[in-house]
Amino acid sequence: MRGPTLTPDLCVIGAGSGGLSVAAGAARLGASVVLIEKGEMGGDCLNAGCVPSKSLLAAARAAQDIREAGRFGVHAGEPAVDFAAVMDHVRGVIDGITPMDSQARFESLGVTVLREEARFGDPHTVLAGAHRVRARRFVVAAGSRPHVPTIPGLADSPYLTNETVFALRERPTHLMILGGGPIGCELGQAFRRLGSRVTILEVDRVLGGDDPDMAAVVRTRLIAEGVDLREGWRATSVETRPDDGPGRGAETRLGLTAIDGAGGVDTLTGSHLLVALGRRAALKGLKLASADIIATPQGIRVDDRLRTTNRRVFAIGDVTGGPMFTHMASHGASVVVRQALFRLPARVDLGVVPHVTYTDPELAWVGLTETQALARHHDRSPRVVRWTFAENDRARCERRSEGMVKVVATPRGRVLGAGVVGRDAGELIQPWVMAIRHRIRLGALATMIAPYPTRTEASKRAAGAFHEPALFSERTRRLVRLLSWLG
Ligand SMILES: Cc1cc2nc3c(=O)[nH]c(=O)nc-3n(C[C@H](O)[C@H](O)[C@H](O)COP(=O)(O)OP(=O)(O)OC[C@H]3O[C@@H](n4cnc5c(N)ncnc54)[C@H](O)[C@@H]3O)c2cc1C
Ligand SMILES: NC(=O)c1ccc[n+]([C@@H]2O[C@H](COP(=O)([O-])OP(=O)(O)OC[C@H]3O[C@@H](n4cnc5c(N)ncnc54)[C@H](O)[C@@H]3O)[C@@H](O)[C@H]2O)c1
Repeated sequence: MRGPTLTPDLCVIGAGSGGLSVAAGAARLGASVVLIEKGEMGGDCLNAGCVPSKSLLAAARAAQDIREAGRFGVHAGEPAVDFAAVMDHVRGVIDGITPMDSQARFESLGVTVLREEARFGDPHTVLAGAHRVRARRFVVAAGSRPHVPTIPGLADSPYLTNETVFALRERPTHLMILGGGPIGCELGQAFRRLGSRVTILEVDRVLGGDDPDMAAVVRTRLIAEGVDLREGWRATSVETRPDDGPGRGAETRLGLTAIDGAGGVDTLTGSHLLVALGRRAALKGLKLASADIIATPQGIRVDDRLRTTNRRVFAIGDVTGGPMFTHMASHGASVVVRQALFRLPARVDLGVVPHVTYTDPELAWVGLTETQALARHHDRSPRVVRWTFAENDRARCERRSEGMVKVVATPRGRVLGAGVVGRDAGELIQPWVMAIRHRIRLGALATMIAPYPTRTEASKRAAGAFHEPALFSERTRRLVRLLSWLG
């Protein structure tokens, strides 16, 4: 039996990073909101993404700091890792954040929360269980799911994805990871530091979406820590031998083919297999076509105002197939709230969306890469400057001086893109986001006072390096001599 028809200002599908931000923002601004969630409140970021992965990485870093303490003259030896306790820590962090994203909190903000699967009935209506929702505006924030390609034998094997890996209670002896993107590298390093043997299989090169100079720093570190990187290999078959007796745990065997064209083949056997081969928009079951919303397998088609092909419906976050980050979903939420509630023509600005891979060292980038800048601004010959942490006193004090700041700018010093690879790069990228967003030139960044000794000084020095050739040129030296001669 159908329940009453709800007629809110806004109906939001999905209570993850994007949907929760829209619902909270709109409700606090006085709009009536219906929020529909079929799974856990908080979505991927809280339950199977950012929060558990960064919690696991924090535990892994603690283990590695103990392992490496000898360089300070502090000897602790190999740390004893209680894997189940590590996973309790991960669960505890999720549980600590859960109340912020809970149904109770959203109801206390005045939001009507329906714990149902939503689907479109027609261009004006969403159906959820017994409910029919006819809202003034709809926002689809249904997120994404792990992409699991068709590899012979994979479907019949007990593979892990981000949705299951954080439920492990026993440490994998040998974790094989398909994919060397952010998920593969972050989790690969975490498990390695916690004591697993780890092999990452990558068809291309690890962190291939990132600037090669920056990715190379992370790559070197992963190898130094004992992660086995197999770049240029593709898994072509999967076989599993079940756990068949004491001391003989389950085993997964991968058939591998080299992609260099030489036809090389190999096999790899491990205790666990993690699939980290990208993500796909979660479109299944939404019945978008019945609301005239066009989507491709990559995601719901939206314009730069996040409007779908149905003028009543916006889409934000991973479901659009755009950059898949929590801060992007939240940014999308603010763009939608401004339009839906204030009727302001807000737009997304992809040029100022930073991304960070939380390996150690971290890799952060914002704006155009060197290659993109050369392609787009070839007429203005972009310039590149770097400053390495080897020349940074704080990094030397901490004996972690790998990495650099890299900046791509116009010849007049306008920042087109910038990146940091090194400890805490995710914190250090923010001035560069501001520089691009507010068109702060390198000259201004070079004159900021940076506290000593901090890693931030590397950003100031990179900005300063841009003007150095002109500053220390023969022309300037002649000017100084002239002024000194004039008295
Ligand atoms: C391992 C991992 C680590 C990550 N780390 C980071 C990080 O460090 N930093 C970062 O910025 N990003 C990170 N991400 C990406 C980040 O998690 C996502 O970009 C973000 O969660 C997207 O938010 P969203 O609102 O679009 O989708 P989600 O958070 O996935 O929320 C979508 C919600 O919609 C619900 N839903 C779907 N269909 C329906 C339906 N028909 N009816 C009702 N409900 C529905 C789902 O159940 C889900 O709860 C990580 C991702 C992974 C997998
Ligand atoms: N720190 C963060 O912000 C963070 C962390 C994790 C995930 N995420 C988000 O989640 C998304 C998905 O991450 P991901 O790492 O799963 O995907 P990804 O698409 O970024 O990387 C997948 C990798 O798998 C490789 N690959 C593809 N097919 C292959 C095959 N058959 N064999 C071997 N390698 C193959 C690709 O070359 C690529 O390097 C990210 O793009 C990002 O948006 C963000």
